[in-house]
Amino acid sequence: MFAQSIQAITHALNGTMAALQNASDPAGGAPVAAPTDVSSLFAFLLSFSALHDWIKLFIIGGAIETFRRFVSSMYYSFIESFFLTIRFEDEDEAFSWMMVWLARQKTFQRVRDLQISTRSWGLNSGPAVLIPGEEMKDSESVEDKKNIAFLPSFDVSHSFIYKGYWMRATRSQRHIRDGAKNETLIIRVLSRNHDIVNKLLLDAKKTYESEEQHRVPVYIADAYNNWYRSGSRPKRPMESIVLDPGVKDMLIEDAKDFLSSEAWYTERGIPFRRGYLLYGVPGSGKTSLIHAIAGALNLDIYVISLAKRGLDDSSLNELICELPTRSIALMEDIDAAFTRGITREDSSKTDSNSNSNSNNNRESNVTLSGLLSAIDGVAAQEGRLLFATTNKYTALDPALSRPGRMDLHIEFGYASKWQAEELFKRFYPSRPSSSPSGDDDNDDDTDDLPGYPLTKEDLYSATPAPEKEALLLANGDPKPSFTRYPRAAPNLRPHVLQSLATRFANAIPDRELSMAALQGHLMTFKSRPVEAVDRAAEFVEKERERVKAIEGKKAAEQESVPQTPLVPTAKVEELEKADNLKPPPQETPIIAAV
Ligand SMILES: Nc1ncnc2c1ncn2[C@@H]1O[C@H](COP(=O)(O)OP(=O)(O)OP(=O)(O)O)[C@@H](O)[C@H]1O
Repeated sequence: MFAQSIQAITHALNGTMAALQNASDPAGGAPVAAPTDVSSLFAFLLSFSALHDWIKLFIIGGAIETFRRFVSSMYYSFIESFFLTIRFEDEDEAFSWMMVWLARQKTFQRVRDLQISTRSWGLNSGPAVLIPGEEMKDSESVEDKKNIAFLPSFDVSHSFIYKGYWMRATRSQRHIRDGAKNETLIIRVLSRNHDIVNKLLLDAKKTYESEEQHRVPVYIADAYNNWYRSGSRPKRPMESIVLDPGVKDMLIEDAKDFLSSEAWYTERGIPFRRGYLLYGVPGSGKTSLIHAIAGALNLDIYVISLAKRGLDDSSLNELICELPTRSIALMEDIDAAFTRGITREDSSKTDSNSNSNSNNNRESNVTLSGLLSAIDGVAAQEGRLLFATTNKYTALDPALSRPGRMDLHIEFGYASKWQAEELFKRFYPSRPSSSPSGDDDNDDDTDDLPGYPLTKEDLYSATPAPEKEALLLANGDPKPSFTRYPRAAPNLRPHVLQSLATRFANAIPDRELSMAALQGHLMTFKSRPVEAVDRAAEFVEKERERVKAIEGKKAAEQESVPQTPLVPTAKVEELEKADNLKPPPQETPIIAAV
């Protein structure tokens, strides 16, 4: 075959040379006329004796190349048949599991071509790793370290052995729209047994989840309205939230019951969705409760921000359709979206009614009907819990808060005396009583801190202040702008704590201040419970003054806002006179029937 090809090439070249000579040498014969139409072009081409050889060459070359490709594809298919290839795309959660797992493999700290990364792959702190040789201070743990990971570089394959199987990891990256990059990880395993893939995935998932065991993953929508894991928050114990008795239990039982009743919903043809509307004063624990429920039921939180730039009805619908089952969709301050212009009208119509200023402020294009159909339209995701919070219950459209969309409405008010007392007790640690009866010998007045082993001043510190100062200096710390307050609160005996909590509750007016405000006050005296009680009355007065000042400012602002802000009054009058334009219609206030 090869000799034949060489012969054909030689023939073809000789023939071409001869033909070119004949064509260009008038003495060698009659000059060949230049072709003027298609048939003369063919005649011209066929007059080259070398053309046959070129065709032969083309066919033989094509046959050789086809044969080569066939052999190589057979070879690769044969080799591939011994491997499993697993592909992970970075939009997928399994990609994050694998990256954290790879970062945990010691192999990659030794490879010669590696990438150092501080990415966290949706983990709150990322896979914290000590840089070899890095020293930890006494007070530090590995978790305090900057997350840093050793990973295989892009487009370089790295081999490693996992559970006795040879594996090769290859990362690649490609540019997609607007400078965004998409990353792929390919793992090839020298095995035909899928068990090893399952083991690898399980291992990676466990590694990932062990980092997140005590955390609640939080997802938000990216610029292209795809969900991505933005991080996680520590699980909040239910006990840390103080609400009127029964509220928490009712809510958590309802959510649990819902999650286990899919068949019940299906049998009755009721959409398997549940909505909760938590409303009430700011800082009363609405968001905190949702986070606690997510932690207690092991659900991920998907935050839907209706005011998000670029969000419109169809992207909102897509986002809600893509929610996984058994998750929490959280819409915070759902009323805020209204003030940005959500109405039942089409957004374009709303825009035309707005002045230029409000157009600039307008970021979200979600309409109320878009929101309603996203929540419970045909395509809306089933098996999810929707939590919406608002401070302005009466501003909500009744269609939004009707059962089926918001099945349970729970009110959160200002702190009661009972809540103040409970908050205090949860804020400061208590130790169990040494006597079986629960009472200690010195059961005196709490002002004297009965039974307390230290003096009143010592109460603030397990290590007395001068000793602390000496310790700091001994450690070589520069003389500090030293605060004599201790870092940790004393461990109060239960009856001391109860007595302080009662005194605190007595100083707090019923249903006047928010729980957040009370928490703020206790934070100021984080390690000084007695002072927190002593200064409670002063705090209440300050808080009243602060609220009064805010209300005064609000009232002044309202007075200064013109009643017809859309078009200047003078201009309206002028235009009305000319009968060119009626004043823009005022939006009917949306009042919810509650
Ligand atoms: N009932 C409560 N029990 C314990 N802590 C509370 C309670 N209410 C509020 N807090 C504390 O106050 C802070 C604010 O609470 P949170 O954000 O849950 O309030 P919210 O009602 O969602 O407020 P907003 O309506 O302004 O969003 C949190 O740090 C929380 O710990």
